[in-house]
Amino acid sequence: MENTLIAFQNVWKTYQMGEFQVNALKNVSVKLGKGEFTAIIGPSGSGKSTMMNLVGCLDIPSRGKIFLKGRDISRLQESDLAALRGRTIGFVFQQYNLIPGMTALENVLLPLEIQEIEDRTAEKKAKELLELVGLSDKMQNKPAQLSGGQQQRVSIARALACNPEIVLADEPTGALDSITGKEVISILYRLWKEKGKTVVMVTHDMHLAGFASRHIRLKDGEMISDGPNKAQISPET
Ligand SMILES: Nc1ncnc2c1ncn2[C@@H]1O[C@H](COP(=O)(O)OP(=O)(O)OP(=O)(O)O)[C@@H](O)[C@H]1O
Repeated sequence: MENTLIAFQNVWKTYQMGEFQVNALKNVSVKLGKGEFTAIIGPSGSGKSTMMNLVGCLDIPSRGKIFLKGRDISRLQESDLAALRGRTIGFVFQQYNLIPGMTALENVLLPLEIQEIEDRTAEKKAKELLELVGLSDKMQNKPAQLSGGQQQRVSIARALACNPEIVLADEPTGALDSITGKEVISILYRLWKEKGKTVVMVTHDMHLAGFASRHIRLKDGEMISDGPNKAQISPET
């Protein structure tokens, strides 16, 4: 696939638990391409978080290979991998992971400062992103002064700060009620539909998975199906 961003080649992940071995992923080969909105779905313990950590290159496989933009991640130095990951992938976690002592604006500025983007350019970009997620009036609020849905929107703005090609979301609405969750999934959907971002989302929630264009299904560490979501829904439906 020419547009491949991430490729798994016979990937296994095995955890050692005392004298037992747990095969959390078993021989998974898959390609994730530009412009797809993929949901990785499956019951608890099926290997979703394990796969998510590997897709995000936060972990390495026990066996097999992972390629990020054509580069075998096991052959990269940790610092080179961190730089490639930082440029390519934006992370959205269930628990937001915002810094409590910083305002919404400062939280979004942080990755831009790490990339040493000049102050005024960084501030303009961070403000644009907070506007994009509908929070222009909350930029000076700290996380504790924001609702859960608003905090998740700040974390999406932060994930977008370095203009990543891929947005990787782990149960992005898991800590939210259904109405606030819908606001968050609507933003991810628009990022895919209108901004052409590649979105990869891990969820056990089949309603949420309905917004994705592709479904990868895991069971007991095996990929049991992979294909287009023929019944894709949009936030307007
Ligand atoms: N660090 C670890 N050490 C040992 N076993 C682990 C570790 N992480 C995960 N596992 C095991 O690997 C399997 C897959 O776990 P994983 O967290 O990937 O599943 P999941 O589909 O994300 O589950 P959930 O929906 O409950 O988060 C499970 O049997 C789990 O107990």
